[in-house]
Amino acid sequence: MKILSAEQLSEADKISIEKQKITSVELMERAATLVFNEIHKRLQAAPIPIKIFCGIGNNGGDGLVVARHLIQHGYQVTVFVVNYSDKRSDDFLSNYERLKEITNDWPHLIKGEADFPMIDTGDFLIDAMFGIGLNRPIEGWVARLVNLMNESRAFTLSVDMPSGLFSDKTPGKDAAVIKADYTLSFQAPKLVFFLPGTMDYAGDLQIIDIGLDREFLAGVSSKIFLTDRDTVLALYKHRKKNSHKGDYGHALIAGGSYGKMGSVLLTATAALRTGTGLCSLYIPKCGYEIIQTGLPEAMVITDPENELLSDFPADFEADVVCFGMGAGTQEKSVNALKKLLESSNSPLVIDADGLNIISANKEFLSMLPENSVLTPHPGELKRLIGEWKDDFHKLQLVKDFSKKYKVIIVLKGAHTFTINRDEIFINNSGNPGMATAGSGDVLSGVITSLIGQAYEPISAAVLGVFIHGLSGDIASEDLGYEGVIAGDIARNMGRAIKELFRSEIKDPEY
Ligand SMILES: NC(=O)C1=CN([C@@H]2O[C@H](COP(=O)(O)OP(=O)(O)OC[C@H]3O[C@@H](n4cnc5c(N)ncnc54)[C@H](O)[C@@H]3O)[C@@H](O)[C@H]2O)[C@@H](O)CC1
Ligand SMILES: Nc1ncnc2c1ncn2[C@@H]1O[C@H](COP(=O)(O)OP(=O)(O)O)[C@@H](O)[C@H]1O
Ligand SMILES: [K+]
Repeated sequence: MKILSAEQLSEADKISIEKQKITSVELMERAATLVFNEIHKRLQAAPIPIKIFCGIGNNGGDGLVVARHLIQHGYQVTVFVVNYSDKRSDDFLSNYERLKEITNDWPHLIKGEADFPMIDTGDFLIDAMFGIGLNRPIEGWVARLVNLMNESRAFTLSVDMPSGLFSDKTPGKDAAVIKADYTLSFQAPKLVFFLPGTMDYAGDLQIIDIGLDREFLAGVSSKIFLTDRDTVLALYKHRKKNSHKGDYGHALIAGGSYGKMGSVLLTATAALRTGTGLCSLYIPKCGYEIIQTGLPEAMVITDPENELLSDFPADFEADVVCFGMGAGTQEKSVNALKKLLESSNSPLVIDADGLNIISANKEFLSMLPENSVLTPHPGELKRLIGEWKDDFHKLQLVKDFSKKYKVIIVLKGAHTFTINRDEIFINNSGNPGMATAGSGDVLSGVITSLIGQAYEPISAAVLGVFIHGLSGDIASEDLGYEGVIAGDIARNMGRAIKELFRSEIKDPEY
């Protein structure tokens, strides 16, 4: 699914109005009625005091339409017009008139602090002050109203965008932004809903299809995508009946050190559970029995050293090599990675200490084969590319890095971002149960396995991140968030792939 900018969404509105031969006020009625339907479905006519805060633009217009429907369905509604300017939009005005026709309780005008209502924790707040039209930070008494709403701790539902949140930039440090519990957003998800610095403002997210022109949406260009089930199904390669283990790749996983052999064990388990034909590990001697006992399906080659890696087997032919988990960053391990980069022609996946070694030895970057996959968490990324000012700056730095070194970056997080040159693929599967030691090692194994099975590295990264999250979702359904450990994510990989084909399963929630 494409992620669109505010400009593209406004353009989609305009084109839809023309092509569908409707007025903008009819489109507003359609969109806001869908918002009302969702609210009505959840509240089931409950006698909860509803306070709707409407701006004076089209987001406010949406709020007035929602208010009208709620009143007509017998809800206890108070409407406030947050009168931050006198330039009311036409569609706001026409809905203002329609609202006045159906109720004697006319909207309350807020022109300053003296007009602020009391807000109780038990109120249901609807935030329809600003949508994608926000073009500067909220200031003055409107900012104080936003803070009052946030401090009330009342359940808050935002229409289209939490007010104060820009669709394409990070709010300033003390910016006034509604902290919504739920956001019903129109037509396409906005990038800020997935970035670590802004995702919390939206709360639970639901995208409502308001029927904008399909042709425009299909044709509009975007370099940012939300990975959905259709995307990954299109990437998936079916196994042939007439095949053998040699058709599914030989993955070599190099890493581990004394006290950290579990990391490679997890990576290899995940690689095998994701279908690699053969899996070998290159580890220090002390791990030999651990791996042969813990994972009999894997083959083991040992380094001359007992407790850490110091070398790499130059003549080993693998379809893919994964380097780094548990490896440490000592001089000898640096040497091991150097040897790998000098001697191997295999596609590479670099994780954990592999990344830390590269950060400390930047000359290694130019030795990476084209389309190597690097899987940093934010700490590892910082060591690799330096500090960033905010999430947008970070994305720009990662795109520049990806272009300069011709590599694919899988930036792990609650929403993992896979960045390939200018393109960004945002993942939406997974859950907080995956914030547990070793779940990143599992992800490296999944991506490695897929590359070995002849997936293009970018497809392996996007598909791998998605099914890794899905496996975490399956594990947490059974065990609860706290109960999930990385091994569960590795063990459920096969179930996750099967799950892709269950047509009754919807896309995971945002
Ligand atoms: N036909 C359409 O265009 C549709 C628009 N819809 C709604 O319209 C919204 C966009 O509406 P608008 O473009 O009117 O914009 P908004 O309603 O988001 O904002 C209103 C106006 O406030 C002004 N403004 C921006 N930042 C401000 C600030 N910090 N302080 C004071 N004033 C500020 C701007 O001039 C802006 O146009 C969408 O988010 C969505 O809710 C929906 O009804 C769907 C259809
Ligand atoms: N809150 C979360 N929601 C979804 N996925 C998460 C969450 N927290 C962590 N993850 C996933 O778990 C993995 C953690 O990787 P990483 O930080 O490298 O852990 P480790 O180093 O312990 O293996 C990543 O794939 C990340 O996307
Ligand atoms: K809003």
